[in-house]
Amino acid sequence: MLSLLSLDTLYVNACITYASLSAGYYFLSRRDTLCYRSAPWRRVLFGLIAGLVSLHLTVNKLYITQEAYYSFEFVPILLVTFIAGWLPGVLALLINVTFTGGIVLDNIVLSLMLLPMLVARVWRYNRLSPFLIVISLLTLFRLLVASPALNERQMQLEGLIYQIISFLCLLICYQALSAMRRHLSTFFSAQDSARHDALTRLHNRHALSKHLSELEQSGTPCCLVMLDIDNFKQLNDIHGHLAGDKVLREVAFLLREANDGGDFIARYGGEEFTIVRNDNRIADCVRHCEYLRKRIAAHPFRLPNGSTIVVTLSFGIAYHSGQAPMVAAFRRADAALYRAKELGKNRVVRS
Ligand SMILES: Nc1nc2c(ncn2[C@@H]2O[C@H](COP(=O)(O)OP(=O)(O)OP(=O)(O)O)[C@@H](O)[C@H]2O)c(=O)[nH]1
Repeated sequence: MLSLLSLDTLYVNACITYASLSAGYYFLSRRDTLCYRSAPWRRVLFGLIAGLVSLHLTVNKLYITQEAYYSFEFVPILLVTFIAGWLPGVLALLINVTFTGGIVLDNIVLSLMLLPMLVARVWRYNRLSPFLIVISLLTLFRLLVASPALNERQMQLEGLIYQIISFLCLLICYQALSAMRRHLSTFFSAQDSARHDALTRLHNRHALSKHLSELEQSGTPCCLVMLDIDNFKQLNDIHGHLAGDKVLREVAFLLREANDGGDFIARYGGEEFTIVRNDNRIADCVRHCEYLRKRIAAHPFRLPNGSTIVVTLSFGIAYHSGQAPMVAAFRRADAALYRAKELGKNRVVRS
């Protein structure tokens, strides 16, 4: 019954598996790469795709004899387990089991194949070698299981060729999905570095310029705040640059923590920060800056040498009506900050 001509079934199955999983993976990795730590709904969706593909593959079996056959249904289950963890793997298995007769021999074998992978948590390693071990064992297992049915020499040879090609298809699918994962995660991390400051993880100056020009183009009013740590040079000189870096990180944390309405917070450069407030009521902005000033001045900054210091900030605020150029508001905020420094620092000044 087995014939090399039937290899086209294998080719079609491999193409269906790869096309469906890669399209699903790409769709679910639009903001960040899908992995075993991603949100449950994304992993569930991936498992659903794999389950449906697996169901489809149960139809396309390659019969060796009337009773014995090779099928490709375990491949999507195995691939999603390696790529995105136990949740999509188990879900795909459950879908397959539910719609293919429940607890029957096929499904028991399928579950037994998945079990060691779940125990070994193969998705954590993200390396080719565990995958190679798993598919080599599977190939051996499938050859051994089918060997009683492959009684002629010609059939044994064809069974072996089928399994080798099946092994290669699996390997290619895995490698292609892994390459996509690598490229996507490189892209997302490059995008993240282009938009964020490495030290504080706040938006960087480039992201700030982009945000401001978008607001300018849409004519959206906003409040612009320039903040500067007081006497930061002295802090660096006395306690060292590592202590300075720690203070910068902690100030960024406090600014982020106090963010009440999705404000855009950026490190403008050095010890200067910018906040673009969505709420365009200037009185509210002054209140918020006063809160930040007091909160930071009251915060004990613990330095790497164990000592604790007080850090203060000066604030300059300007209102952008949405009509005038953004650069004008920016200059006014900067001038207000300059005045805050002149007036003795640790204060909020509005233009
Ligand atoms: N540790 C550390 N220091 C930085 C970083 N970027 C800039 N600085 C330092 O920040 C200091 C800024 O000094 P100044 O511009 O004189 O400001 P200041 O001492 O805060 O003075 P006022 O603004 O008038 O209160 C300089 O000593 C810079 O070397 C950084 O990423 N890490």
